[in-house]
Amino acid sequence: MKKAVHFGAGNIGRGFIGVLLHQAGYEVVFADVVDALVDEMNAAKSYRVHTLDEVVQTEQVDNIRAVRLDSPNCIQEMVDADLITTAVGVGNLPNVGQIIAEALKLRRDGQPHRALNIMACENAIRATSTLKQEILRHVDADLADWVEQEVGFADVAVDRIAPNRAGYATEPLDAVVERFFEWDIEEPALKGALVIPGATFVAQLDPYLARKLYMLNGAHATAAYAGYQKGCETVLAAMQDSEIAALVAEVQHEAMMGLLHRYPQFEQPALEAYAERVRERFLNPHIHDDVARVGRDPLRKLSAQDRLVGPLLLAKAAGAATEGLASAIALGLAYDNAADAAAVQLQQDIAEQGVTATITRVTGLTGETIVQEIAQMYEKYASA
Ligand SMILES: NC(=O)c1ccc[n+]([C@@H]2O[C@H](COP(=O)([O-])OP(=O)(O)OC[C@H]3O[C@@H](n4cnc5c(N)ncnc54)[C@H](O)[C@@H]3O)[C@@H](O)[C@H]2O)c1
Ligand SMILES: O=P(O)(O)OC[C@@H](O)[C@@H](O)[C@H](O)[C@H](O)CO
Repeated sequence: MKKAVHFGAGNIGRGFIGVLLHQAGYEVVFADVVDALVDEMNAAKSYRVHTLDEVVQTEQVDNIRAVRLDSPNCIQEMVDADLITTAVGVGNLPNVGQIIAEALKLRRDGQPHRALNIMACENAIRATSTLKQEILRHVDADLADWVEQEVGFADVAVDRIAPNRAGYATEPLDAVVERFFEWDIEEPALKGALVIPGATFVAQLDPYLARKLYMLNGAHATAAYAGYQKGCETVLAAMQDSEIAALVAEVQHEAMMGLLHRYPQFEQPALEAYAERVRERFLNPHIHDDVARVGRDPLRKLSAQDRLVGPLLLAKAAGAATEGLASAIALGLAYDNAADAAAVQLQQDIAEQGVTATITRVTGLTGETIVQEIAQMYEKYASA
């Protein structure tokens, strides 16, 4: 039986990556930093995934175990693994990279030619490449050469809404997801054969990743930040507000214009259908997805390559309108949720440094006109 070690036993780790790898015939070992979660998984040896729809379907994922990230067992489990995946949040990849580097040292000495692939399933541009750089920081030149030859680092785009489980779950390990999923894997980067039924193997990932991050996650963040401003608790409630729904569609349209210019292989009708399908998913009445989850970590979401500034730059390069994306960025700046550490930091930065300096530093945007436009919109939202 093939073995996968998956870092991050959270919503998407259990609700998507874990279940697809289980269906693909892998023995799945989870690595996490939360002791109680690891203990619970080792006691239960299985968990359930509920697909939320008209009729709730429940799938059992069994033959699992778990290790703590910082335990020797974690390193040992990777020595004979066939696949390593992560869903820990992109900011946690340095930590994971250091541990994987330790395992690769043992693997080179023990199983030097056993095929291994690594995929970081995070919402970010080329997170696997980021993880690879983090791993390489901890290896010498000889090991780096071996890593280049023997380890596949495939960038991916992963898409499945996995909300928080409160209100749905009866067992501590239950995960909840929507029915839809898409897992795009950049095939040329793989070493050896990788078979994951349901995954899509693509020659060039960038268009798929940009489409997902900009037309789904950018729109999702817009709904969350606009919804927060209007006191909506969930994405569904936000999308039921006609002003917010129109802004979400405008953001998707601007992102689409940028994508059509940057990736000429896309066709407008197909992207419009993609956008509409995404909005339908946000309106799924069976899913309660908190705006606080979707808006979490605004410093990351407002950063230069991420879901709002990335498409704004593409749309600008295409000569397309950007008012919707500028509004979404301003709404993100106004996201003052005291329960979100990054939002608290952002508000402190704005208070101490002013909004213009904060926009430039956080988003990397330098054009005076766009920065002023966002600053003015921010003032309007912040004083509302
Ligand atoms: N939830 C979704 O709908 C969804 C969909 C697609 C992609 N993603 C992406 O997947 C990643 C995880 O998101 P999530 O919603 O599952 O978050 P989550 O908070 O539910 O789960 C993250 C898990 O990672 C663990 N973790 C944190 N640091 C770790 C480390 N260094 N090593 C091992 N485990 C660690 C946490 O304890 C937690 O169990 C994020 O990058 C997110 O953008 C989420
Ligand atoms: O996970 P984040 O914080 O990058 O983004 C929040 C949501 O947009 C995200 O988790 C989506 O639910 C997911 O990307 C859908 O595939």
